[in-house]
Amino acid sequence: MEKETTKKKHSRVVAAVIMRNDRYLCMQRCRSKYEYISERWEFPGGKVEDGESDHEALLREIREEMDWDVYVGRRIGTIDHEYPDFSITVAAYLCRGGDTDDFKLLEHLGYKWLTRDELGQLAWTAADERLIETME
Ligand SMILES: Nc1nc2c([nH]c(=O)n2[C@@H]2O[C@H](COP(=O)(O)OP(=O)(O)OP(=O)(O)O)[C@@H](O)[C@H]2O)c(=O)[nH]1
Repeated sequence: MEKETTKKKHSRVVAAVIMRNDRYLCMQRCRSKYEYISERWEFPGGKVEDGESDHEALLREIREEMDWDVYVGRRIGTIDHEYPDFSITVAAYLCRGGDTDDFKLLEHLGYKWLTRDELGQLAWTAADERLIETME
């Protein structure tokens, strides 16, 4: 039976849309108990903690997940999405990392650098599919 909307936990999530030349950094999530996000592709990031700014949360999440420092630029979109078990508001920021892939995959299965036209080849989370549609 579907859960009532009011009982779903809501999280605020930040996502880093990291560009290098004309390519975007795409990351594959690990297995999850929720099949609709399990092994899906996403932009790196995560939940904003109490008292944290989006900027602080992005820097912390990218360090935790990738041991990488990025430059956080402008916000390029905000998507509200309801998954069957929880809801999120994802704020996406255009970011830049270094010129080499000197990051680690501490919480992801893999990564790809794809052009805007190639993004549709991947199985993205539903929220990111909608976010990508809004990107130029
Ligand atoms: N990081 C990230 N999460 C996304 C994106 N799109 C999207 O729907 N989500 C969803 O937003 C939620 C973010 O949770 P997370 O698991 O990445 O964040 P976290 O490490 O802070 O959470 P945790 O400590 O509960 O594991 C997940 O349910 C994830 O599927 C995205 O582009 N990046």
